[in-house]
Amino acid sequence: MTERDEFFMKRAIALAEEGMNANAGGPFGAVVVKDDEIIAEGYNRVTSTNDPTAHAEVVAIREACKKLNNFELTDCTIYTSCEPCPMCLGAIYWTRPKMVYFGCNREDAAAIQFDDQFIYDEIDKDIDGRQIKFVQLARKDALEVFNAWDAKQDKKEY
Ligand SMILES: Nc1nc2[nH]cnc2c(=O)[nH]1
Repeated sequence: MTERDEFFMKRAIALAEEGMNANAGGPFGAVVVKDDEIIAEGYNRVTSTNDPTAHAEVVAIREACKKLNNFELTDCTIYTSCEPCPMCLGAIYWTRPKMVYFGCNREDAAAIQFDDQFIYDEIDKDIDGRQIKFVQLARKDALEVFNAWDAKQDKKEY
């Protein structure tokens, strides 16, 4: 960890404070860094935009992808003021950054009522055992589109 890493993390933490003070949403901030420069910033905007996916990391990832005109962030590093929740973790894996630095951890978040344990638990369950009912429907029709994708010659894979 370098002084530069600390600088970027401090910016993510400052964004968490800025968003919180602006009543944008929860106290979370994130930045995306490429070639030692911040290319995108975000803070949580869930409650101010009625967007449950507007976590700091997702906001920053969307902005970074738009800027790079790419759906991946392979040469980037993400600094987030808190350990990513399961949704953000998924988004991070899909964008494939080089590395992630986080400030607070999931236990710190749980202590201020941002407890993601119920989601981790749900992921571990068989689909039939989950608290929200998941029912499979029209698999045959859905598979036809999958088969068409499989056969498609000009697809862009990721
Ligand atoms: N890391 C992180 N955890 C959260 N939990 C609820 N919102 C957020 C967020 O924006 N970032």
